[in-house]
Amino acid sequence: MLITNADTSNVATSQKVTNDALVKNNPSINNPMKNSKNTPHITVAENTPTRPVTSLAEDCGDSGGLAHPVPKSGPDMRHGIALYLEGVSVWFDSFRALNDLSLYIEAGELRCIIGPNGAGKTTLMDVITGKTRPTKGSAFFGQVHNLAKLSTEEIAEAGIGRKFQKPTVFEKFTVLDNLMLAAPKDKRVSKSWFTRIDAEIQDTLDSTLEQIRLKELINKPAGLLSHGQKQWLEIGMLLMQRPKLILLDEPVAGMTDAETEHTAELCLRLKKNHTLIVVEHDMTFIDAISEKVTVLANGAILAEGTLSEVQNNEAVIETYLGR
Ligand SMILES: Nc1ncnc2c1ncn2[C@@H]1O[C@H](COP(=O)(O)OP(=O)(O)OP(=O)(O)O)[C@@H](O)[C@H]1O
Repeated sequence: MLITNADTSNVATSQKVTNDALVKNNPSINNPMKNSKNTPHITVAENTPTRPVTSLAEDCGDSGGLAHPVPKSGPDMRHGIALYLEGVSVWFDSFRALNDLSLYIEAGELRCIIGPNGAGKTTLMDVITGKTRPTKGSAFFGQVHNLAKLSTEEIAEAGIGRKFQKPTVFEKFTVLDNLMLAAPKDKRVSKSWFTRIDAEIQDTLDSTLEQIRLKELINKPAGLLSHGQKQWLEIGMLLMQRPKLILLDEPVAGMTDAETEHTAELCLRLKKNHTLIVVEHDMTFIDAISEKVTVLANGAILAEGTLSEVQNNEAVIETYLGR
């Protein structure tokens, strides 16, 4: 699809006036990386099942408030693992929201995380995105991105995108405006004398619209979209940042059955090019998308396996599903 000059001029105008305020108010829009330098590659054993080996002090160490170097290249997933969490605990005073949790997500995997209220699912997502620091343990994205030491902006820049449960699209702006505002700032429009979209962004825009199936609605204000369409638009806004790992927090909450079905199809499409972690309570949806399911309870992993395996697990039945 080609977006013409006329189509995009309103994007450039609206950006001029609102970019700074919008970006400030929306963490999902563009996260410029600071202090970017190459980090030395950490060598690991050939058949490593897990992450690079670092000292515990380094794993849990506070960055002292300073930004740590973020490798300019994307995450190194040559060992096939996108995310390594080892022995992660998060304590709020004496309460353990996560308790010695180890989780490995393979590159290209779609992992579903389920569990009762208060199990620690949100805290887990917060650790992965840097919102909450592990009290103990280590968290790596690929081989070199130490999530315990990077800021939320650096983690987003490294390729982890998160969609929160509540859609936060800009209602007065069109679908196209919302997507363009989510594109990396330096690539939104070219610096040439006439307004046109950077070729790379055009490609990303085309593939995003293809994925989220909102091509016909690009000029519609986001406020007029259905709840489901807003959620898909927000997923599209994530895609504009070309994340490698996408976290979806209860993506089908409040959706109709048809929207839930569409979202399942969207997740399966996304899986072709991304690693996904989906937290959801809706078992019909989980059944439609899941390969491996992790059940959390009391901040720890209660069971892992296919949906039917975990559904037949005694401890899961006792703690979560009920008899
Ligand atoms: N900042 C905090 N301070 C104190 N306790 C917290 C804090 N954040 C979370 N908790 C507690 O940690 C536990 C895990 O919370 P979390 O939100 O991660 O669970 P959850 O599995 O996402 O639950 P839900 O399905 O209801 O969203 C809860 O008991 C919660 O009250």
